[in-house]
Amino acid sequence: MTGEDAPIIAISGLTKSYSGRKVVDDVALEVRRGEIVGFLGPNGSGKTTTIRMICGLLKPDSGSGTCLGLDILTQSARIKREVGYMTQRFSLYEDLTIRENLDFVARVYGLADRRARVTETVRRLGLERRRDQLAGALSGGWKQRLALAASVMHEPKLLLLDEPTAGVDPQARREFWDEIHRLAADGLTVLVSTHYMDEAERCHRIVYIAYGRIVARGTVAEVIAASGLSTIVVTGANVVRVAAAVRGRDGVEQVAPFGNDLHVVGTDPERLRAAVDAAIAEAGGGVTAETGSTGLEDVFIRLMQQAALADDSTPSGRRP
Ligand SMILES: Nc1ncnc2c1ncn2[C@@H]1O[C@H](COP(=O)(O)OP(=O)(O)OP(=O)(O)O)[C@@H](O)[C@H]1O
Repeated sequence: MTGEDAPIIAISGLTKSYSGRKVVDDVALEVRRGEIVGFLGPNGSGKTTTIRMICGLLKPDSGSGTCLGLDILTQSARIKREVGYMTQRFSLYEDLTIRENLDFVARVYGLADRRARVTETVRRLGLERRRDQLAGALSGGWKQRLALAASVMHEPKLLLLDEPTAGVDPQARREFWDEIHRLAADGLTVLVSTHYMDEAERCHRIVYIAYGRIVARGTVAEVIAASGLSTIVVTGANVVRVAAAVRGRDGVEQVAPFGNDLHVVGTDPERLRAAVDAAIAEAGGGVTAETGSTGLEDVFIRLMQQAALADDSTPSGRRP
């Protein structure tokens, strides 16, 4: 495939081991132009390692593919120059202003018309009012925005974001995501790792990785549907007793309080309903129990548990 239809990322069989342990195991991924793809998974599941292999910073033990049409094994230097990459840590100079930081980055990339480029980037990312503030004096949200500005200044076609909003407050996270959508609308493709469910929901598509293997992919609705989970929401004064009574019953996979409600999750709607009804009777009633919609978090917890059972190298990795 060539031109506009060619995937921006197309990798397969990507594998990487550290000390004999596979931390990325046979990963295949395709990302098309203009997509915002969320990369989710528990801590240490291999997201950063995969991203670093895609952008040419790390060589895989095996596997192959292309990023921006360039070979990840032989053209890593060009890939590094052509992608935008924002890491978890703020990596700019705290004792330089926003403008000075961007000017520095423009020099590193050897951008022509540096001044104009910095001014345009400051404008595009809404940094005008703060352009002369020291980066070290900015709040977490503004720091992230500056880091984003630095990673798009050379106008990459692909942006790789590794937990870009970790520790940033909800308002700033929302604004950051508005910005990501604006950039994507201008043609940028984005692969973003995150632990936040609300951010997953803002992606066109999500990929879930656990213990180095991709275990789910699709739109949020598709991933939820494919999980086959059903949820009953229990509400009322007696939910604490119901929670205790329902845990461990046949047909019940997860029990989690959400505010004043209790979400009870299982794979078989009939067994789940029977378990909840029996628990309510045992707890003495005082609640209502309605079928609810299954949340992404419930799905991810199940995927993680299943992956742990299938993985012999994890402490909990016992095949049932
Ligand atoms: N250079 C390295 N040497 C040894 N082990 C490593 C190295 N880099 C990563 N690992 C291990 O590989 C596994 C995957 O790490 P990785 O950072 O890719 O996970 P992650 O999904 O990005 O996690 P998080 O969500 O916590 O950032 C972890 O167990 C980590 O400790």
